[in-house]
Amino acid sequence: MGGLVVAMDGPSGSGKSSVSRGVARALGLRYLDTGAMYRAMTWWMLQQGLDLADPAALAARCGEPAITSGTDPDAPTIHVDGSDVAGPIRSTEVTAAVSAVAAVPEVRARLVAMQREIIGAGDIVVEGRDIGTVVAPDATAKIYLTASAEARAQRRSAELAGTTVEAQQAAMARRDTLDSTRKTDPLSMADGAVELDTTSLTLDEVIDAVLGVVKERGL
Ligand SMILES: Nc1ncnc2c1ncn2[C@@H]1O[C@H](COP(=O)(O)OP(=O)(O)O)[C@@H](O)[C@H]1O
Ligand SMILES: Nc1ccn([C@H]2C[C@H](O)[C@@H](COP(=O)(O)OP(=O)(O)O)O2)c(=O)n1
Repeated sequence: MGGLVVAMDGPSGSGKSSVSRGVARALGLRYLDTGAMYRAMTWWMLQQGLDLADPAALAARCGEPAITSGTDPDAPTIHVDGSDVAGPIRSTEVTAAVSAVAAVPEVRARLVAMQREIIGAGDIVVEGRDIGTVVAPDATAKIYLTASAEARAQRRSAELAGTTVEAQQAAMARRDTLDSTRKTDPLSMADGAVELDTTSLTLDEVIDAVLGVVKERGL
């Protein structure tokens, strides 16, 4: 199984994290959440009091924070300069700011380089927006998860207290638009990717479908 890389892309709430972790567990692979790295960078920028509307300022400082990702699918971790930021990176402040930070080319260049280093010799499931297109175009299997906007919003609002499905759907639509209007569209599907619409599938059904694709691609 040496060198196996599974690239898992798709919009928020399509099931990337849960499916990636399930697939990694089933195959004994590592797991990398690249969205958590963009969130960690954003958390640090906010801590520094940087103006997120000033891309040059973000570009100038993005080399400073040490971001470390633990790749155990049963207990993934994320640290910035030694501090555990797993909780704070999910705050509404970070969620609202992350698209602006992720749009800065210097931020992407640094994080993509870190991601490629972690991917290294492989045996890993990597989730994000540009894994099959940019980070690991030679991945063994590329999956593009989708789900209806309503299903995605319903799943997210079930996780968060105090939000309505409608408010969640509007917030996600806003972020999807911001995320996909950059120069290189991070929500585009990679060549050779298999698209899976998860709207009416259970988590286990999606995991089984992905395991089927991986097997086909030469596990
Ligand atoms: N096929 C599915 N059916 C029902 N719920 C799902 C499905 N896939 C994921 N979920 C749930 O939806 C929520 C969002 O999934 P997550 O894996 O975090 O998506 P993403 O990483 O794409 O944002 C989680 O609570 C997860 O358990
Ligand atoms: N490879 C990636 C991963 C995430 N991003 C950006 C786009 C997203 O709005 C944020 C946060 O990603 P994350 O996967 O945590 O978001 P969701 O859990 O799907 O809501 O980071 C990116 O630009 N490229």
